[in-house]
Amino acid sequence: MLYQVVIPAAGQGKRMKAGINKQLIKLRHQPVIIHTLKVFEQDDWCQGIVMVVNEAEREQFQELLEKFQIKKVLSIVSGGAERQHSVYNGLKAVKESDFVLIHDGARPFITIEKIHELVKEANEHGAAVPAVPMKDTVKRVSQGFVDETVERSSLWAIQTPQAFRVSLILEAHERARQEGYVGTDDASLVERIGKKVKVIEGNYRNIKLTTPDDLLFAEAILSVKEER
Ligand SMILES: Nc1ccn([C@@H]2O[C@H](COP(=O)(O)OP(=O)(O)OP(=O)(O)O)[C@@H](O)[C@H]2O)c(=O)n1
Ligand SMILES: C[C@](O)(CO)[C@H](O)COP(=O)(O)O
Repeated sequence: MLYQVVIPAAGQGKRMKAGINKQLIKLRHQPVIIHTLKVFEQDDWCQGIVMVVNEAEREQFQELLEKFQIKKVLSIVSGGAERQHSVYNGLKAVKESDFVLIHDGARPFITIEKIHELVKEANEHGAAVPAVPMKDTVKRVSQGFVDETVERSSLWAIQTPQAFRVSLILEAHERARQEGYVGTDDASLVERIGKKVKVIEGNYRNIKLTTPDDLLFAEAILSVKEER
């Protein structure tokens, strides 16, 4: 079952405070983005990759693709102000594919097995996302005081890659644009046009590198992988 993948990598990484795009930070001698791209490069179901980058960093990314012999990148498009705008630019470059995955460049530990599960679910339901049950108690807080404790049993932390039928996610993005809605993930755009999104069990190791502490966890995950 074939798919193309859009990889947004055009963020500023403000919470990471690294002084460089967090996708260019090295983990075991390879930039984060290369760890991410290699998974798709090695997946036979992946027909092609659309990368979304900042114009100012385009050359740097191109050099990395050559150096690490990433061959499946079909196009590199420019990012937008918000993640959603970057993804939309990427989606417009997806051609001749029924299914598309959208995956954060900053999530280097996705597995091919999980990807295949998601594509199969997208084939059946139109949209599918990986998620893990929330582990912490979650409270709604305002002005430094608790408003309420949210019932946790139905709360899941949503990850990427998110898999979609191309026509559905394009419709959802177009509608969000017309209506001025900006969400923090792509599935939320599908939800708001009244379509169902299938949730599959993700993996707690499929972290997004967001703050400096995440780099410690990332190194630990890589150590365990190397031991195997
Ligand atoms: N305008 C944007 C914002 C984000 N992203 C990408 O979307 C992914 C998930 O976003 P996030 O982790 O929030 O990244 P940043 O926006 O870079 O982080 P921050 O909010 O800390 O600045 C990242 O791979 C990031 O590069 C993007 O392509 N274009
Ligand atoms: C898409 C996402 O990775 C799902 O968890 C996430 O919402 C995007 O990043 P942010 O940290 O919420 O901006």
